[in-house]
Amino acid sequence: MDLSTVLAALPFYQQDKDGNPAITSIENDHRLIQEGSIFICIKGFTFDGHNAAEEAVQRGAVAIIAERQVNVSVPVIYVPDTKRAMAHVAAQFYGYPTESFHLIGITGTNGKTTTSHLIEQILRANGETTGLIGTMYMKIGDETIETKNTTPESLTLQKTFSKMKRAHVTSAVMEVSSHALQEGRTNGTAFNVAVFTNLTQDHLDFHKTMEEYRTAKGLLFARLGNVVHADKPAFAVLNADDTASTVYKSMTAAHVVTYGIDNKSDIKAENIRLTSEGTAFTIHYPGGTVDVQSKLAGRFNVYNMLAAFAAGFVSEVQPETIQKALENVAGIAGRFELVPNSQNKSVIVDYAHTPDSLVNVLQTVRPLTKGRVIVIAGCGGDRDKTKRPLMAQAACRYADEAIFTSDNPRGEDPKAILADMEAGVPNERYTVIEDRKEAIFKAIETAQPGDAVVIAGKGHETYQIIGKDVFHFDDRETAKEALLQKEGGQA
Ligand SMILES: CC(=O)N[C@H]1[C@@H](OP(=O)(O)OP(=O)(O)OC[C@H]2O[C@@H](n3ccc(=O)[nH]c3=O)[C@H](O)[C@@H]2O)O[C@H](CO)[C@@H](O)[C@@H]1O[C@H](C)C(=O)N[C@@H](C)C(=O)N[C@H](CCC(=O)O)C(=O)O
Ligand SMILES: Nc1ncnc2c1ncn2[C@@H]1O[C@H](COP(=O)(O)OP(=O)(O)OP(=O)(O)O)[C@@H](O)[C@H]1O
Ligand SMILES: N[C@H](CCC[C@H](N)C(=O)O)C(=O)O
Ligand SMILES: [Mg+2]
Repeated sequence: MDLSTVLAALPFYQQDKDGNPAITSIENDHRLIQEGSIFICIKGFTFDGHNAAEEAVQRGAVAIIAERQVNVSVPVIYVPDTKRAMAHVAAQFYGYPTESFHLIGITGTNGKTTTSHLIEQILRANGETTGLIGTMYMKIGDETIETKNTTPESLTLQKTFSKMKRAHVTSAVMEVSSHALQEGRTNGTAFNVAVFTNLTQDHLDFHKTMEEYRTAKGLLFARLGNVVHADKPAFAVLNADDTASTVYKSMTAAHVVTYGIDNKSDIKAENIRLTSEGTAFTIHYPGGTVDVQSKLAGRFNVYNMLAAFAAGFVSEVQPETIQKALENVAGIAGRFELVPNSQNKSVIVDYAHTPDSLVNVLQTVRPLTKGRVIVIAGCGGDRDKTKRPLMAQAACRYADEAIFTSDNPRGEDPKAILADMEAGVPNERYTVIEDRKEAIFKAIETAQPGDAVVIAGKGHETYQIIGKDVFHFDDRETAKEALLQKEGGQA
């Protein structure tokens, strides 16, 4: 593809020098430039790509897209906003790949990763070749690709979609974070179905107010299905029990399908039974009912399964196929994941890192536990500080014993993060153990048979970020180690 064809995706741009070189790749990281690349200069939070333009040219860049003046020998294309331009240019370069397969996007504070995995299984049960993009990884069929963000920036997205297209993916599912929507990472991506899980507090460092946060998530619905073709409809799948859905309904032109437990909805769960084996419930959908017996614990997972059912249903998967797929899911890594042991202790690793998810997981554990519930909770550094006291309150209120520890302190002093947590519970009893490994060992050592230990916050993560250092750390491994020590070698 030549430069002018790539640039056809951008209106009114200015090119400072003539030239129409052949383009081999588009990059926004100058370290990845090869001969024939276009380099897009992005001013980020820590690095300004404009400062690397010259080096990019030395490495083989044949054109630069920039917001401000750069002095290089190759054509420079000036645009007002390079991040915005990147989404259009990437979609053009990769040939608008999302138009080639069915794409389901999921937004919401909690439950995106869980629901996306449920949907992946539903699509597979329907015989589809699947793609998945989210917090844990990107997947094309069975191949997994590492990822840094829940929703990568537009260039990585379009490149991945293009790989999916080449791998003959027929249906894909992805988590769409509020950061991504606000920054336009999914501009150039065509969704057929958009799913909303729920809206509770998180990310107020980035969005500032809950209203702004809600609006950012709403962009997924607002950008969906303005022209709804009868043969290729678009659907907004909304949670009837969450008030934000009313706003999203008003924002979208797509067909709306609701799911829920309490309020009137198109897809509704009834007769819910929560047991130590999982959940059992009946789903009523337009035209019938199915009974589901799932290994996933907790009422919140009934919501995730309803959302997944609805997404499958509007994607024309048979209800019985959806039911079987849901029943076959044994669990999602790091989400209510049990660490097996012979000490009759329920050791649960869970990714709850918001006040609402912590309440949910503890409320789920409580009735399933004969003895005491011990929780280990911490809060990430360089992230929403206002959720810290609320998470501490959830821990003290819904567990019998709370241990506050470090999550990923990142650039903050771990003690300052813990102090923010403590400020939320001036009159409660809790223990502070800054070192996460020590905290896990202490909880498991203290736990008696019949007790539950909930290790919250890091779920599937296999690292801990302290300062700029990334150490190997896995709550599940550490819990196993602690259990082994307690047993004198036998977990
Ligand atoms: C705060 C934030 O959103 N940061 C994102 C941002 O990083 P940044 O602005 O610091 O980037 P930067 O390092 O300054 O680099 C700027 C540009 O220079 C380029 N560069 C950089 C270095 C270099 O030597 N040469 C070079 O060319 C980079 O490729 C980039 O294009 O751009 C990066 C590349 O796209 C992202 O990976 C990074 O996400 C970081 C890891 C992050 O933690 N983001 C969080 C806040 C986030 O986005 N979370 C959401 C929601 C999570 C959820 O709720 O599930 C998510 O979708 O992940
Ligand atoms: N529907 C739900 N409602 C409330 N809490 C939930 C729900 N589903 C999961 N959770 C809780 O939230 C945690 C994170 O779940 P999950 O990873 O599926 O969410 P996510 O939206 O992908 O999170 P992230 O934004 O970090 O990617 C779980 O470990 C569980 O404690
Ligand atoms: N997607 C979430 C992950 C939080 C995980 C938690 N372990 C932390 O580091 O705060 C976020 O970016 O807020
Ligand atoms: Mg996720």
